[in-house]
Amino acid sequence: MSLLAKVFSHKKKHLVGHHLVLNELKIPKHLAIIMDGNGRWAKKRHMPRVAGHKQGMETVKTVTKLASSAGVSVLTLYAFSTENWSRPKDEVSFLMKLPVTFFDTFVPELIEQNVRVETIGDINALPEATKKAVYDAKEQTSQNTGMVLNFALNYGGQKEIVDAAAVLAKKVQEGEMAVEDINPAAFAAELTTGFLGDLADPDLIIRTSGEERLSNFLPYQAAYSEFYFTPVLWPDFDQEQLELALESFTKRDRRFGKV
Ligand SMILES: Cc1cc(N2CCCCCC2)n2ncc(-c3ccc(F)cc3)c2n1
Repeated sequence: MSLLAKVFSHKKKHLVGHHLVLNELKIPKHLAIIMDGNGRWAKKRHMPRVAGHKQGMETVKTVTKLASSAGVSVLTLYAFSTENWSRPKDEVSFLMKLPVTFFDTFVPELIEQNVRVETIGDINALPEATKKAVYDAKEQTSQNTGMVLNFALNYGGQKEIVDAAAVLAKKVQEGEMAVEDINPAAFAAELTTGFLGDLADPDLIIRTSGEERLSNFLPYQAAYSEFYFTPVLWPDFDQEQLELALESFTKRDRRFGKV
């Protein structure tokens, strides 16, 4: 039986610091994933790139259920970056339909899993149908109290930081706050992850497909995150791969800058 299956089979739980430990597997409170490798997955199979994106969406469903069952509090998925608009028009058009397809087929399971949908990024700039699907899903799951499934959609980390700085500057300019009041908590509250409070910073960031860079994903929040890079392509990421990532996370000795 796989380790993660063992984790699920008999959940002996205890806490180490603020982390849940399930049968010796440390579970990150906030897990973030850069879901890379969808185009390559399709190319290896002589299929169009969009076939990789479609299969990647199925992996989103699988990993959402696994993370929720394992006790993850927040799962943030990098679905579409501000840089993705420069992809071919037909690919962008297909990608913008995926949130609609996702919710058409998965909202009942999200509700069954008590999962709440949230988003970070400029949703208002998305096509109307995409925007409506996202707002409807957020509304339909807003009362759920389990894992937060947080999609980074039309998200860019550097823009997020600049926008937060601008908000604070305006508050000082209008006398709403003093410069001396600008501290990490006040800054973090202006980021798009502010609604997550103490859970805003990912404990573990997974990136698939072998690339080892952050790509403008949560640059402020990732200051003390653990990273797990795997050559596995996102559509092939499954329970066993998640288990390997969590095993690696369990062995990390996090310092948060201290000795
Ligand atoms: C743009 C895009 C691409 C997208 N891919 C599938 C996963 C791999 C990454 C690229 C393609 N997925 N997968 C799920 C969503 C989604 C987004 C927001 C939402 F509220 C519900 C679902 C999604 N969105």
